[in-house]
Amino acid sequence: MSISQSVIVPAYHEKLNIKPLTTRLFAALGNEGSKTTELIFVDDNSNDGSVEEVEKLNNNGYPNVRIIVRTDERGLSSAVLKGFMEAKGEYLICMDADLQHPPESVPQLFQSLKSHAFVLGTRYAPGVGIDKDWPLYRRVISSTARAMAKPLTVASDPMSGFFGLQKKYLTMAKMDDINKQGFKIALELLAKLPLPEDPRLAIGEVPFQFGVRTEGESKLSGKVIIQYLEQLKELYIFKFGANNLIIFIAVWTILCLYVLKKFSSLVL
Ligand SMILES: Nc1nc2c(ncn2[C@@H]2O[C@H](COP(=O)(O)OP(=O)(O)O[C@H]3O[C@H](CO)[C@@H](O)[C@H](O)[C@@H]3O)[C@@H](O)[C@H]2O)c(=O)[nH]1
Ligand SMILES: [Mg+2]
Repeated sequence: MSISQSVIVPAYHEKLNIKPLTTRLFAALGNEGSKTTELIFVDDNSNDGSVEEVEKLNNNGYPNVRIIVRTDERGLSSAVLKGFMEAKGEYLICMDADLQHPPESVPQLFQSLKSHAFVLGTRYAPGVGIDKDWPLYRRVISSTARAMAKPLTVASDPMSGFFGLQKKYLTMAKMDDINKQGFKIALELLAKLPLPEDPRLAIGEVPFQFGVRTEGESKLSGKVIIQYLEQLKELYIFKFGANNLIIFIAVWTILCLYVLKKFSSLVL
């Protein structure tokens, strides 16, 4: 059976998460889904035994898993784009390696992709949310980043790294226009891809419970935050025009003050 669905996982020093992610994902896909779905890890030369781990899985009943090792580039967003370009499937899902995104939700995302150009796993919907053990400082960073992206997309959780799209929309985009820096590739694609104007066809949202990492460490750094601010500036200019940088700064300031006010009312 030919591959119609691809799951792309950016991975850096994630050896311990490779096996549980693979076994849980293919269990969730079931017999039929497992034959038509490939799983691609895009690793940036971690040299931690991830390649051997994938080989072991190949020899133990998981032929549709592979790993791409990059030696010439580093970074989450560019790794995701590399995986998308190499994918054989028409339906593409991106998820983290560290199991903060439940593999059990992947079939639902694929299902939603059959009727939407883009699908987003969202933590902001009734009945779902973020694990209580996710640190407070990460919640503040995430809420601030989300508020700053509000004018750019109608999606409820553009900070999510759990998302997918139909490949044809990627091939319609001008790849040179896509910012490959940083972590926020979903926001970048939501803002720049030529998605259908009809919102019922453009974005599907699938609620999911955001977990905490149990193996390995987060790679979020000060540099990634700076890259996000640069990306935001570029996206505001892309959407509202170069002459509106002042508006960008004003909106940015208002949103920061709003989030700070909300935050202080929570803790004070
Ligand atoms: N290939 C590659 N993968 C990377 C790199 N940096 C991070 N990754 C991979 O990208 C995934 C997310 O990285 P984490 O380090 O776990 O990020 P996080 O801080 O938990 O942030 C996540 O949560 C955010 C939502 O709050 C998401 O926005 C973000 O995309 C990411 O999913 C993991 O699978 C990690 O191995 C890199 O330089 N290269
Ligand atoms: Mg993580």
